[in-house]
Amino acid sequence: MDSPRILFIDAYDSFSNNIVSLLTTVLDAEVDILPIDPPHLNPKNPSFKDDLSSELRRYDAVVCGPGPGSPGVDQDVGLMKHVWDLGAKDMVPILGICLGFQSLVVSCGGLVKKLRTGLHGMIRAIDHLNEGSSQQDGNIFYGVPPFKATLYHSLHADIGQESILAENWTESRWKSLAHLPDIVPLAWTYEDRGDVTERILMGLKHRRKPSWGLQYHPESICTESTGHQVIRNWFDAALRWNREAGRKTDRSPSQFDGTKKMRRISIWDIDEGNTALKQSVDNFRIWADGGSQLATFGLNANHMSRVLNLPEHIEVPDLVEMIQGAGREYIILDSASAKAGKIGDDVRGRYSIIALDVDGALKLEYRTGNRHVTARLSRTAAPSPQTVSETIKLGAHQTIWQLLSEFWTRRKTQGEDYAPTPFLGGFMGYCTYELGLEGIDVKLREQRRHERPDLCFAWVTKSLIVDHLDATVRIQCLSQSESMAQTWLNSVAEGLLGSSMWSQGLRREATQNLDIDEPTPPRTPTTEPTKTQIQIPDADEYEAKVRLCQDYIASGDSYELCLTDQTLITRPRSPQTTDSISPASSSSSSSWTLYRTLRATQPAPFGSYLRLGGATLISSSPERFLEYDAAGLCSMRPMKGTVRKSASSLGGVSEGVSTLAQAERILHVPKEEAENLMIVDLVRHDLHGVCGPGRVAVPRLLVVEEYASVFQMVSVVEGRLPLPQFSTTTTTTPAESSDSGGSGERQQQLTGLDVLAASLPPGSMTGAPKKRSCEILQEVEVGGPHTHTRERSLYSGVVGYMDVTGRGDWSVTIRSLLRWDDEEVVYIPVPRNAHAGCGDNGVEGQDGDRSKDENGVGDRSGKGHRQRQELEVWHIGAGGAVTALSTPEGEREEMFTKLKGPLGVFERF
Ligand SMILES: C=C(O[C@@H]1C=C(C(=O)O)C=C[C@H]1O)C(=O)O
Ligand SMILES: NC(=O)CC[C@H](N)C(=O)O
Repeated sequence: MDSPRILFIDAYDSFSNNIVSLLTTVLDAEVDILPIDPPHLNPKNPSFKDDLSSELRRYDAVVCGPGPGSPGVDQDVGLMKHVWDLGAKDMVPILGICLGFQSLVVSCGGLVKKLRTGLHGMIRAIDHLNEGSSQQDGNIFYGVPPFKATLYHSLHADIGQESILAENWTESRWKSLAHLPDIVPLAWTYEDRGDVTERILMGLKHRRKPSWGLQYHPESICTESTGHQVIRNWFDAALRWNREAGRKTDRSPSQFDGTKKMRRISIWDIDEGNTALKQSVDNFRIWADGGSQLATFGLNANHMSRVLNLPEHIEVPDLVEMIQGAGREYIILDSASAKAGKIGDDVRGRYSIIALDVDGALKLEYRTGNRHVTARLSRTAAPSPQTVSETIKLGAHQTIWQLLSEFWTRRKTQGEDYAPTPFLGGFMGYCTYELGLEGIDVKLREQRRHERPDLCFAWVTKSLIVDHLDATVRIQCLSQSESMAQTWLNSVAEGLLGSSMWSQGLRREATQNLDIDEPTPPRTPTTEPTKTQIQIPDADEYEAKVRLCQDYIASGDSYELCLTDQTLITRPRSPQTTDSISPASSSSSSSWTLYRTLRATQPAPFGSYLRLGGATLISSSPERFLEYDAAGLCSMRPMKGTVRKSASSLGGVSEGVSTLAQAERILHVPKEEAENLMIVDLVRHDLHGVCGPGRVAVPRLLVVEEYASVFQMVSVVEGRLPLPQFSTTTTTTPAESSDSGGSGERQQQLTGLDVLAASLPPGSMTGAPKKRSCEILQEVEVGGPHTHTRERSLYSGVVGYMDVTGRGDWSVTIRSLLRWDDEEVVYIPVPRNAHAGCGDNGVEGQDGDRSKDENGVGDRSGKGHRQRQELEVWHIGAGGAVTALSTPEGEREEMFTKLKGPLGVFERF
């Protein structure tokens, strides 16, 4: 017998896929997803009602899901509004969840009002009608033992419950109120607000129609599984109603293509079907088969390596200084915390990866909105360095991710077990927050005034892997020629072994004796233009933004908003940063020194130093975003809940804590747990979207971990990618064409790139639901007279790798410093007679305007005495999750806490 079919109507929520997974696994049903606003079902079309009815006829039942906004706003509920009132012959069993529930309440004539305070991520006991009324009455709570459920709402149903006297409540709570005879209450919860107890309707059935509703979220990881019985009862009741009403489902295919299976996020799923895919593949193939030096870069390579024991005193940056010399681009993924021994046995800190000869690596760059990808290769060899670039057009419906996947597929290795090394060679690079916004269809508010890439991946063929546990360094390369590889490995090994730093530990160490436990508060800006100027976020303005976020939350538009702001550091440009840096000869102001300082003051498992695609990023991120292995096991590690370590406080506002036990006491409170839980459920949704129903688990929930300067609450969510599936499309990807032998079947192998594409921007940096929250953040973060900058850029994006075997590891870019080469500021007016104080790069009396920054920092045309000065601008983003329970002061303080570490490095010079 065919599985029963359910249609899930999705209001762009970040928990939708979890509900689909629950329905699929608990009911053994096939679930299709339809967005609330499919173009083919527009309520304005004359045939809308018929079209909707014929679409719904194909299903045994319908579920209207949760979502941002309010049931009274047409755009927020879209189709949902119309399903409750179908005529007798079109009637279908429906379950409304949260926003869907509220929509049902409104359709019955009930009111939906704001709660005193939103209850997002709160876990509450459900008081439900589990006796006295049988299943035959449509009581879907019948026989369900007591259970607790997660709530995610700001609005709630007002059916007149507050008019019931306390002494009558026990008896009357299951009775319909006279003015709303169709609403039969089935479940409640109670919120103690001090002066009163709010009675919050949690479940209902319609007296006459096969409609039910749940205000709580049955799919949340923290809703007890006992509660799943309610879903089973609902479906039994739905099928019974179908039988009794003689309703038959129409099993013919939909006339529309708007309905999708859940596993819809694969980068290979293309709305327009095969023609578009063919078109896209051809575009890439034309380039890839063209045989250019760029298109053939790194093909047919084998892995070779040589391992050396690493002397105790050698650190990751030392290795770079020993062999890297002067390069222009660098990628170092530095588990600085491993060496610092700060965090104990932390496996995430086991390896560091140093890409070598990044200048000579092929780069793929993409900028959001563009329909092409740029491949770039620099040749540093004599007679003169040159950069060659080629443009690869994206096909009509192709994304950057498909192109990356095809590029990778042509270079992937087969089946060897390289377990001891996390990375053999492959993609390394970054994605910006704005790339993620494009992926979830959030428009940028402002026109961009720069040409920076949003994704820059280098195909790294030469690298060093430092194993901090075994104290070894592996020199490795991917090469077509064994003899050339051998020569190269030996020359690097000799270079290291022969270095005096290796044998004697001789090095200039500018940052060795830093006092790493005592960060100082941020400085107020100085007015002296020739010195480092620091513009920190305005505290009052930040608090006002927190309140604004809370207004959005109170009105149901978001459950949690990760508000951030940026600090700008403008300072004389370091001479090295213009064209090249030379770690060995770095001046005290170079980015290299900043990196060395940050890794010493704030060692983190996901530290990094990147100079790539015009960006310089120095990060001390503690947060893993996504890790995956070649067999398709994906693991995400959302982090929410931060408490400062050590007793020193920022401006005396609060004390930090020094032990894990103290941090646990502070973080295991409803507000912090709710923040984390919301992101856990969001990340489950993201992973479900690629891995499919029933393939996601949460092995670690709300665990407090210790880092160099903070304690963080962390959860781990794992998903397993499905095995390759055969589909009956007529096209093949280049790498698969040979396997499928023209049979017309295409093997869709999902990889970590599918997961990455489907889950950016990181949920811990957006809040939930992701799309609406990002739209709100676009409004809130740029508002205010003191706002310095518009884009989050690399901050809130990810940095990491995916190697030739298919393994990847990406961290969330936070606790970091970022500058762009093109954000230079020239000509700052200085007061007459002021001392330049900027070393050797002030040149008086020249004119011209090379100011290209987007922040207006350098656009000053003061008259009179002017000092030519080249400045560089560093950005530090910091923020935190705002919820209904946040306080503006608490959020401001949290933002400054996170800012403190990275900002501290500028205060040392
Ligand atoms: C926003 C930042 O951090 C994020 C927010 C956190 C929180 O709200 O507790 C914790 C880690 C990050 O996901 C930041 O570091 O700037
Ligand atoms: N999770 C939801 O569906 C929330 C519904 C609605 N936006 C509220 O906040 O009450």
